[in-house]
Amino acid sequence: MEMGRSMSLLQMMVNEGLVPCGEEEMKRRNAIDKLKKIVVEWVKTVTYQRGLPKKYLKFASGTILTYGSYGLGVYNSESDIDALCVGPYFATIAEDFFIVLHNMLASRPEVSEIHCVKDARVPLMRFKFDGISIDLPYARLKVISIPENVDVFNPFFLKNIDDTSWKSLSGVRANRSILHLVPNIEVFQAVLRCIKLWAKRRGVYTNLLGFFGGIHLAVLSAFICQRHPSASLSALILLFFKIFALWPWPTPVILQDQIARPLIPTDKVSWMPIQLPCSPYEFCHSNITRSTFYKIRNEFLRGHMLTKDMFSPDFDWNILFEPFPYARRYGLFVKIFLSASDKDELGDWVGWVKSRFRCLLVKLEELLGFCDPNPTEYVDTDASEPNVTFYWGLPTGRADLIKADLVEEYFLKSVDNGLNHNSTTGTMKLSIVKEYQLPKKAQSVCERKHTKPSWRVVDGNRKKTPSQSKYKPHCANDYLPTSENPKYPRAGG
Ligand SMILES: Nc1ncnc2c1ncn2[C@@H]1O[C@H](COP(=O)(O)OP(=O)(O)OP(=O)(O)O)[C@@H](O)[C@H]1O
Ligand SMILES: [Mg+2]
Ligand SMILES: [Mg+2]
Repeated sequence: MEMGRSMSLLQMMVNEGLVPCGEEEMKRRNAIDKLKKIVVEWVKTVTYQRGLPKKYLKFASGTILTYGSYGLGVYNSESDIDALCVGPYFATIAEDFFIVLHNMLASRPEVSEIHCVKDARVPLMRFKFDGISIDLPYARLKVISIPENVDVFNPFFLKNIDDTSWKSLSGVRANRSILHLVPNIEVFQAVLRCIKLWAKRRGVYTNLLGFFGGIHLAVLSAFICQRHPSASLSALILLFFKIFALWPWPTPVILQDQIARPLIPTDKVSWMPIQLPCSPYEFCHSNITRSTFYKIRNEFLRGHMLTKDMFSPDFDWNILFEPFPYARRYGLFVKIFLSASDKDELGDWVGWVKSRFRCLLVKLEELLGFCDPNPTEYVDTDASEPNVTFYWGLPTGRADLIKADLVEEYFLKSVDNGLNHNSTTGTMKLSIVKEYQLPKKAQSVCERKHTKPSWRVVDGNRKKTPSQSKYKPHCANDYLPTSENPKYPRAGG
């Protein structure tokens, strides 16, 4: 039975196109090989331009290290490739990386839509290579020659490196540590693939919107795999929901390592602290807010309710992965309409506004008590200009508390703040809409009626009780939906 459940889940991942085919894999490998060659050529160019001794020309080199979902082996055709460019001490980020390498890449026929993201926590170049999205940060080591597969744990290479390089390297180090710590890489990859699909379908994936990013789910999945080294895939999914639905947040999730690790004190305590498994053992950066914490908790509980009776005959994986029914769940939405004169400008504009989204989310939360920022990007087909439109769920019956134009004015100020004078911008319009005004695509998603026993927990008196009452998170009582507290939307299914 357990085996059968795991097999049907694996088959489902294949049917969903989540397991890349050989051709897809080849395409990515080719892109990385070509990028490596460009980086080596770039280091030689910089060596020459800087007038360094002739012998340097022979030895100086750089490389590309992959990490993120590609490095973890859980990418699909839509994922980006996170590729760290590693260069020698004399190749600077400001000039050599963001100008010289940028121009070399921009002149290649394979490269399109290249942008520099300089003010991010980890500065990077973002572009498409043969149609594949690439995130390319930069780390500079205090050496001349970088081995192709440089060991990012070797103290020799890490000596005296600058802060940005350290941060960029920590992504690679974190991912490699995860792969090192899990007892079985293939099982871990299967778990993470399933959990990512679940998180995307239920609207709890996208770090910028206050939900999980890939790294958070990777550590949570690794945590379950580490604790249950011989469990099957289906059992691990069951345990994932059970453990995290009942987790006493904000107790941090920490992967087991042989040596006891110090906790890095943070001034800002996160709602769901998840520790990175490599020195300096910081917490993954998180944008989780009160509302998104509440939503994630409910989705963990839903997952737990659905999977705990996994071995009953009428269990169906499809229900776990059903898209979150926004139109049914909320009566009111804030519509965020972003437009620009062409597609390229729109990409830049949307990227910038998204990086400021947390501020809007917190404002709406302050005004209405709750907001569910649906990460899906829609297109408003009634508008003539290229656009990206978001619809965030709001508590019903509270429209009187919000003046869209005032919120728009407030948010525009924050969007303008820090915007480069010569950056291209677009327009933003905020309005409040009802569920029947959502695009058809968003309306058509409806949840099936769940009449299965898995939707209920049976209490000690064998009386059926609503799932929520038993698993009410003790650290979050004040904002769980109850009949006395109607400002929060329905929980569960
Ligand atoms: N919030 C964060 N805190 C710490 N490290 C992060 C964070 N976000 C990203 N990283 C690092 O960058 C890597 C790539 O991030 P990215 O957002 O592309 O996620 P991903 O796991 O590749 O998922 P996806 O398939 O959605 O791209 C992560 O694996 C991690 O090492
Ligand atoms: Mg990625
Ligand atoms: Mg990325």
